[in-house]
Amino acid sequence: MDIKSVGVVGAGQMGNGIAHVMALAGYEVKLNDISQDALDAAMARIEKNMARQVSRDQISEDDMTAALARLSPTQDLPALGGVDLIIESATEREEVKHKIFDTLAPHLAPHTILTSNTSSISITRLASRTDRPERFMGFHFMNPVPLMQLVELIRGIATDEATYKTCLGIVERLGKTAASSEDFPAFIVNRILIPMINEACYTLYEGVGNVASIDNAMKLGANHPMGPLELADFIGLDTCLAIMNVLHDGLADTKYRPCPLLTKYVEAGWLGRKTERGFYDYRGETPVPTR
Ligand SMILES: CC(=O)CC(=O)SCCNC(=O)CCNC(=O)[C@H](O)C(C)(C)COP(=O)(O)OP(=O)(O)OC[C@H]1O[C@@H](n2cnc3c(N)ncnc32)[C@H](O)[C@@H]1OP(=O)(O)O
Ligand SMILES: NC(=O)C1=CN([C@@H]2O[C@H](COP(=O)(O)OP(=O)(O)OC[C@H]3O[C@@H](n4cnc5c(N)ncnc54)[C@H](OP(=O)(O)O)[C@@H]3O)[C@@H](O)[C@H]2O)C=CC1
Repeated sequence: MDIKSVGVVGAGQMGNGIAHVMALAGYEVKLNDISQDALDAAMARIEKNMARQVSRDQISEDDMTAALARLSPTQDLPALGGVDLIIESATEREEVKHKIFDTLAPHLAPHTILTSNTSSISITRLASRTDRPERFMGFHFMNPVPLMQLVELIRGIATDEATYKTCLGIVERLGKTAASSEDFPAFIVNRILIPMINEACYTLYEGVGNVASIDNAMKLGANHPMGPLELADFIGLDTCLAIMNVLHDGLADTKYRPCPLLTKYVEAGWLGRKTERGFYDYRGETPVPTR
């Protein structure tokens, strides 16, 4: 199927990145959020990130101007109904995602493909609540979207081949690489990555190392571009905890129990970079470890 228009639901750090790469690749993009502040912040962030790409000669001024003209922010979710493809990228809470698909349902064109950028939640379960499980997929980008090469494609039990091929074609047009994952909790990347981050939280909780020593150890000792606690702050501690809970519930194995210290940070509202405090405090000029 030829996709020309895309609706992105949720204008947080992932939604703005997805809208950014889709608009640069030539798709007409409607970006939706419940909050006007989030939409304004997303548009400002997209402009800043594209300007950085222009300054590094990765795209031209004309590419940027054309891409920005293809982007329309809106608080009106039903206005996304007529697009060819929806990518839901709202908060990692299953009830939020169900509500979005329920609200969209009466407004969707018959041909519209539904996808979710969920990090962990069952695609089969999300799809089963819609009127089109055969045209529903997991379309999982990595953060930061404009820089990361991988997209995981996750087929639910009912997803048809045409839908998979259409999504694969989009990944190729974006110049990214697809990895196919079966639909089990947290798929491939997060099944491996988030338990490692959770283990770094236990390492901190048990006093084996402090924030700086744990991050430095993994950067210098394992050549990771970011330490696990810095990466947790970058992803969002609420999202990390939500993924651990999906793994714990979905695989029913105590090895996935979320670290109580991670839970405490989320309860404090210290969610990482997006709230300016997490394992580091970002309110000053340079990040300062909070432990
Ligand atoms: C949770 C999930 O479901 C799945 C996931 O995504 S897991 C997370 C996967 N991502 C990772 O593991 C990322 C690990 N980190 C890295 O690879 C690197 O540190 C990085 C690619 C993020 C940055 O590399 P770098 O060489 O420092 O990039 P650099 O060009 O100096 O840019 C640094 C900054 O720009 C951002 N950035 C740069 N270009 C960008 C662009 N075009 N668009 C968006 N952000 C951009 C970086 O994130 C960083 O942010 P701020 O300065 O605004 O705080
Ligand atoms: N962070 C990461 O590294 C990655 C995250 N993901 C997944 O992407 C999705 C989004 O994550 P991320 O961007 O980090 O989260 P953010 O918290 O940055 O953004 C989520 C956005 O969704 C908005 N939102 C909440 N409810 C609705 C709704 N009903 N309709 C429209 N918008 C809504 C939020 O608004 P408000 O703030 O007002 O609630 C917020 O602006 C999640 O499913 C996550 O698991 C996937 C890959 C990587």
